[in-house]
Amino acid sequence: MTDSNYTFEQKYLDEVNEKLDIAQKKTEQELARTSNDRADIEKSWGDVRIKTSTYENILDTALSVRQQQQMLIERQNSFQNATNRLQTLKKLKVNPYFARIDFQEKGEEKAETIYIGLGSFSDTPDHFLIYDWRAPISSIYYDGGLGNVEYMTPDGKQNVDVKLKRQFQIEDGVIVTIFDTDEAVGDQMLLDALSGESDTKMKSIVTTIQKEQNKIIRNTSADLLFVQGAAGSGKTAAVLQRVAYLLYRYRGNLNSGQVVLFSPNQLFNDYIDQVLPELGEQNMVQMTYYQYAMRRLPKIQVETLQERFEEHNDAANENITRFKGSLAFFKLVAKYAQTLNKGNLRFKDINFQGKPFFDKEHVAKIYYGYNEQYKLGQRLDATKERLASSLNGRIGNELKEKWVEEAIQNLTKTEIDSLFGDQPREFASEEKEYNFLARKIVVNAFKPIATAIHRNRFINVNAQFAAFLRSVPKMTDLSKWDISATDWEASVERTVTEFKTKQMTLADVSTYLYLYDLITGKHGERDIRFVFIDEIQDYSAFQLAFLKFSFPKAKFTMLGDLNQAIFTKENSKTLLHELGSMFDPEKTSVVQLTKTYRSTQQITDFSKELLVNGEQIIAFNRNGAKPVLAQFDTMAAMEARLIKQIESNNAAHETTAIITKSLAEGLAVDAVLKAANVKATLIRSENQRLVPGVIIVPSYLAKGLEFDAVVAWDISVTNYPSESERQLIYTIASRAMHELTLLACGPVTPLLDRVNPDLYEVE
Ligand SMILES: Nc1ncnc2c1ncn2[C@@H]1O[C@H](COP(=O)(O)OP(=O)(O)OP(=O)(O)O)[C@@H](O)[C@H]1O
Repeated sequence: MTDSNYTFEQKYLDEVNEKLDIAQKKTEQELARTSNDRADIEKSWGDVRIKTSTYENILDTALSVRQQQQMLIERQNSFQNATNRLQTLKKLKVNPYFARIDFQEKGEEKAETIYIGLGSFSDTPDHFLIYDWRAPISSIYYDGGLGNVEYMTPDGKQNVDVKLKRQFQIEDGVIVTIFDTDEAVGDQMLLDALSGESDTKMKSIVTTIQKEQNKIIRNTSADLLFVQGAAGSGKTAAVLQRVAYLLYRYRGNLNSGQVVLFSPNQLFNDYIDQVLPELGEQNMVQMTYYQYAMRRLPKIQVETLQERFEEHNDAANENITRFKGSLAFFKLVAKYAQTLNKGNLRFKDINFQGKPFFDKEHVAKIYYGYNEQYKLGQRLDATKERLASSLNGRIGNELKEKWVEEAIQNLTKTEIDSLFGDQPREFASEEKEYNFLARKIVVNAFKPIATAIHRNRFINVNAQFAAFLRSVPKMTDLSKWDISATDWEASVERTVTEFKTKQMTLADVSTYLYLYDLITGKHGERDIRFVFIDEIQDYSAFQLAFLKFSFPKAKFTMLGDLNQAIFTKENSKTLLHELGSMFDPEKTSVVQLTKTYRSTQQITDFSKELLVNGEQIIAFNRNGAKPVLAQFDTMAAMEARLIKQIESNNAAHETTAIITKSLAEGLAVDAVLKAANVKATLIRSENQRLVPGVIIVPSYLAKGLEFDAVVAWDISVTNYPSESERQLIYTIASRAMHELTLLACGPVTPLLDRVNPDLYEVE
């Protein structure tokens, strides 16, 4: 790079920085002014006199309140805008831009120059000194090299001739490096980004987004965007950029509360929660499927990740789980719900003072009294309305009951005062006064009944759920799923028994909620516009269909790696097929990411050979040491080797994760390290926080995370005996960025047999 280029770019940078300073000062002044104005308006509320003596007065007061409110809202908006602007300016001051593009549009005489950064900045309305990375034109930075490049604008495709692509690294207002490239995003820049040490928090990839990733980020047409990508191919990174992109693209019409991300575990939420703020956006709603289910059924203990991972199913149960997770089963629930329009809905009495107030036969009569055209939801609403008005009607009858009389006699003075409230206490007769108090008491006492009606408590959902499960053999041919009638019956009884102690498997929870929603005619959360599901290979088709049903207005982005299916294992292959039938093929886009960025070439080459179909995974060319396999005869020797490894990683300032298969093993390693005075944190559950330093984590919680160095704990044949653990061991190995150590006590797992011995060192 010539010196004159540096001088030119530094001069431009100085100018931009100067203008950023001016804009920042101006915005700060504006902010001070609007907050003063706001304080003034708030103070002037005192001047709004509430006058209620005449109708005109009331109107006057209302108008002046309205005006005052309007002014406050306007001030609030300009305050918010100024605050946002200031935030962007401050961000830009630290790092104004990372790229420059020179391009010529067709028919234009001169080439244009634009600079791309985290946000846009203009000194006059049409003069942009920096373009937001999400602006349509910025796409050419990510999509191609020099020459003819196509990009999408809201009005359709555009072509430009790109003359120059320049990347910058800027520190403290000084241009540190300039790098001209003819590729999409230069490998050198990517290499720099990837060589750093990892953090407990994921960072944004805005400066080095790859072309394939850009497709994911900017897709707005698909109802289902499905991303299949190898471990470390940047699915999660790209999708977070996508959220930021969507919030920008639909600004004014979309807020972060309308975007939901389903993540594999709570730790992962912790890991990614800085990316959007770094990009100047607020975090979307993040939850796990488990939390989503729990939120709706707070009294039920839903099986945890650990229980799910450690349960050992026999073949019969495997088949039942497979069936319950299928789309066929999802459709069966809907079919069953349809039949409830004709009869068989289970009701419960609504009790009052220990006796049925509305008995179930009465409720059933109302419910099935409506004609056949009624849908389940309408039937329920009409029933509720009838019950509520019948409840109202019964207030009068109740006034003379003995319990009411007694209640009135036992009222204290304060209770009486509170019942009267602001009501003038002049009654024409004692009876009228009695009636007034009695009515209040009865209405209060009836409140639980009103709530029970409102909350559909007259429907016995639990019994209905059991009835559905029992009727399954009559509705479908279970032998197609290799399930015998007796096995099914036994599983239903198990579910019912567990349910009595308020426990449920995740599969059953989904069925239960879906059935409930169908009966109540719930139409899902229509406010949610985008739903992201990460690690979809661990979902069943049922769960995905249920999420689609629950967010009927949302566009879906699903990310997954079928090679990391550690819960659904082989079933994940059928998942794709089932997914295909859920969305309109015309509105489905599939993006495949094969290049993997997380690990060094050596680690990727090793990990991919663990897989049976790992060939299509391409390592990014970044070098490091080969993975090391060390095998020991005793636990003590393996433990000593672990401690040595941790010490050397700590000395090199690398974050280390010891990934054990189960929690029990994690506890054992934790005890060993404690005894040896080695600092480490054991992650026991998905609800724990991620912390810096050495961590010990069971395999099923390591999903989606990454570490400088990984120690795969005890990959012996005893621990990983069978093919079904292949994807698990791949998931563990692919968490490592720079260094991978595999330890085993006793013979090593045969899962390593297919790996070329040249790809790792044996100690
Ligand atoms: N374009 C990019 N520029 C810089 N870093 C990138 C890029 N793409 C991915 N990375 C980095 O690669 C690592 C892996 O990315 P990410 O976690 O998104 O992968 P993933 O596909 O979700 O992996 P997994 O399936 O294992 O969870 C992260 O550190 C991420 O920051």
